[in-house]
Amino acid sequence: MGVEICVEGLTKSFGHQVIWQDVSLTLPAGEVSVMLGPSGTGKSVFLKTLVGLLKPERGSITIQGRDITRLREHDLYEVRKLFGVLFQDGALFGSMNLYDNIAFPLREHTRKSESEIRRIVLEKMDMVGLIGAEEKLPGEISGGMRKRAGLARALVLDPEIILFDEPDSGLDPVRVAYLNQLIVDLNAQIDATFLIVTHDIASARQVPDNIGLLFRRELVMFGPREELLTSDEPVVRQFLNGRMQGPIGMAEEKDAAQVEQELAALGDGDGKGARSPGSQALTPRLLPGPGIPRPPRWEAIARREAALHEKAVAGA
Ligand SMILES: Nc1ncnc2c1ncn2[C@@H]1O[C@H](COP(=O)(O)OP(=O)(O)OP(=O)(O)O)[C@@H](O)[C@H]1O
Repeated sequence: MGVEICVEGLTKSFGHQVIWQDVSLTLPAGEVSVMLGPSGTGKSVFLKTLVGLLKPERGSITIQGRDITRLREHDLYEVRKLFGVLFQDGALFGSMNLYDNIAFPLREHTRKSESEIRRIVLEKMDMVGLIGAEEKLPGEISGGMRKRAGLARALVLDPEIILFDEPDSGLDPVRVAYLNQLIVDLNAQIDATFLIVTHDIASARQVPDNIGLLFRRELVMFGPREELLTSDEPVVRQFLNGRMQGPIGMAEEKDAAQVEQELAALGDGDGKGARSPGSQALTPRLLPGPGIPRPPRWEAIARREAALHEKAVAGA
């Protein structure tokens, strides 16, 4: 069913450099959440902190009733078994074929027989559409296939939580669309809790149940997809629309007067002006493919989104 992750007051620094502070959010069990943010805002650091690879200075991360920031290495090792992680490049071993790469966690962490391992590996390869590619080496396949292989490997221990670090990086738009569909289908099938770090706005609009945005060393917003997509918060709108006008600058944030001027020129005001709150377009959600039942939460989400749409139409 996936497990909930409850983050409270989390702060991470390297020396004097504060990466982000006082981050609080709950990743609901079984739901898909996306974390956005300009480059260097610490999204990867956040993933590594969740899985216990980096220690925060303050705050807690509660999973199944235990604060993992306080666990000793041995207990942390147990908690890590709840996680599957898809690293940016798939993090495959270049000298091993795909079958052995995907079998690796099972051989390392379980005492399963080779026949049982074979059943699991082939099942996961089938789930990600890689049947027939067992003998291929990572260097012989496309970036999209490497991501799928990394995903199959992340699935073999039946994780309750899957972390995706920029799954779409380096892929063409069509491969990204296929990967997004795979992510939505997998979530409906295995019901694990997903957290995806991405820069791809189209994916962020269509795939998740929840979206968060890191900026200026803080979590600016975290909430249901429809709330973020219809938000009038300037930084959220700038990011989701991928434009230069707004608080996010080339390397640093901009000063308030410049932001005001840019938003006025766009006709956006400061979010309190011309448009009514919640007037932003709501991109349709990506649905699981044919034959894959939708998880029960989808009905409630659809009702919420329909209500928001009606409100926007009434306010227009
Ligand atoms: N182990 C580390 N030691 C010191 N500084 C680090 C370490 N890991 C990350 N950082 C710093 O933390 C900051 C955030 O890095 P991170 O890779 O998490 O950003 P990001 O939001 O994922 O960026 P991008 O979107 O470009 O991938 C950067 O300034 C980086 O240099």
